[in-house]
Amino acid sequence: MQKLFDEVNSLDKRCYEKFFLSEDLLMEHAASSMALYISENYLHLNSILIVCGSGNNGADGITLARLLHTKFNVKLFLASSPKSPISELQLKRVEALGLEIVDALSPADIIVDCLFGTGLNKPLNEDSINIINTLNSYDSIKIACDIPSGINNIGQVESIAFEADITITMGALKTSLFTDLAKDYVGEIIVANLGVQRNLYEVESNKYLLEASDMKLPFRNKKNAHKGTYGHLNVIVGSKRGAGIIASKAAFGFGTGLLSVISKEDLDLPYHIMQTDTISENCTAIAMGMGLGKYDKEEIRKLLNTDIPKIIDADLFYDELICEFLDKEIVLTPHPKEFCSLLKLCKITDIDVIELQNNRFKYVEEFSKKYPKIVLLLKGANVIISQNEKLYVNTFGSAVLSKGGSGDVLSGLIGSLLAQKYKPLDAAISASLAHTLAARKYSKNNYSMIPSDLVEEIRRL
Ligand SMILES: NC(=O)C1=CN([C@@H]2O[C@H](COP(=O)(O)OP(=O)(O)OC[C@H]3O[C@@H](n4cnc5c(N)ncnc54)[C@H](OP(=O)(O)O)[C@@H]3O)[C@@H](O)[C@H]2O)[C@@H](O)CC1
Ligand SMILES: [K+]
Repeated sequence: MQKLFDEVNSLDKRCYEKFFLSEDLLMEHAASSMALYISENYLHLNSILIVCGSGNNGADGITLARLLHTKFNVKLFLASSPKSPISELQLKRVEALGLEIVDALSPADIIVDCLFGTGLNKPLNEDSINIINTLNSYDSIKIACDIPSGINNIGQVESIAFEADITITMGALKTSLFTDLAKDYVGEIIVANLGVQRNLYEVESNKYLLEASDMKLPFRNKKNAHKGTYGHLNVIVGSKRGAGIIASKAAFGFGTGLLSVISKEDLDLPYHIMQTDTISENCTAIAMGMGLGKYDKEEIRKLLNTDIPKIIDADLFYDELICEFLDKEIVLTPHPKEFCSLLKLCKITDIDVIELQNNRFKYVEEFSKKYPKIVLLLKGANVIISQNEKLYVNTFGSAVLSKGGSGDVLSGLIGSLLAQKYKPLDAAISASLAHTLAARKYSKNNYSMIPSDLVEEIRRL
């Protein structure tokens, strides 16, 4: 996993003080990293339009123009005159080289957006919106310097933002690049070296970006094993029974040795899935909440009171009963609307989904602070998983998964890993990665996946 930072100004300052690197040097490295990436990947192309704002993001762009003008036909556009001393200096340098500054936007093979970086501090004005709209309309390779202009420091997009194919971000990964709202704008994210190794530039963080290598699949290494070696998951199937059945099928395909469905109704299940009406004696994990519908509160309370590892989803996030169990190490997997309900029930805040989506990290942090033992998995375009005030972001999700049943598959996967003795946080992380990485492998049209396709892909990971 890689560290994420809510802000990097303090990291830049630390570089000046601790490593005696000046702002000028950091900027030279920032621009050199962009120049290297562009030269390595696009030397076959001809023209580059570099669009600069008045701050140091713009200064990065002016520096880039100096580094690339002998290799490409560089068109440097200044949306406003430089304001900071370093951007004035960078402009002097390119003027001394005789580089042409264009006074209108026009298409180019590559566009580099250096309008605003981490200094965006107010809503975009009409001029900026027009510039970004024009750039977005060009059929070019689009590269954002540090952060696509229009995304603010907490990852919100108030009006529009530059639609980057690639974001080359300076020094370290910023949390703002990984919100759900930023997902359509950031493209591929690359970290530029600022003249010190990344691990020296970075400090401690409580936020992490998950990588595919963080996924630990439940491979079976033992030779002397039997079905009991791999646990027994109990899935509580409620009145909307499809949810529990989808979860059960996913769980069995993800390695639990035994699986029993607890249901009052007689269900038509595959023969390898057992059905009972009470918790199995050797049960090693419980998955509940999906499609619960109407239920007997006392029965659910009894289940919640057991010490068996649990994953809880869906309907239980609307019942205050859940608040009695938030001091336990259980996995909760709400989608945004369910999380709003949970936040209200546990008296953290009363907000709507729009407010939550605008501030996902903030509310997950607040919840985790109040309930450090809970493993929370907040669904979304970028899933956030938290425990004990540490946050992990999974950005592998795609619109392929935007379907009824996807969440039930995830519940089954987490339940399956819990049954196989994964720690709750590890189960949530590996199951979430398996869920999203499998969906990426699905090769038919991206609107067509059904839960059984997803389970098939997961079995092939
Ligand atoms: N520090 C370092 O060592 C390194 C820094 N680096 C680079 O610096 C970048 C940060 O630079 P920054 O702080 O100058 O901010 P930046 O994003 O250029 O914007 C500020 C300017 O925009 C203006 N402005 C803001 N919002 C506006 C709006 N809505 N509409 C209109 N104007 C608006 C604002 O105006 P003002 O607030 O003064 O009115 C100000 O003039 C960072 O992202 C990275 O690329 C790298 O080189 C690595 C080394
Ligand atoms: K930018």
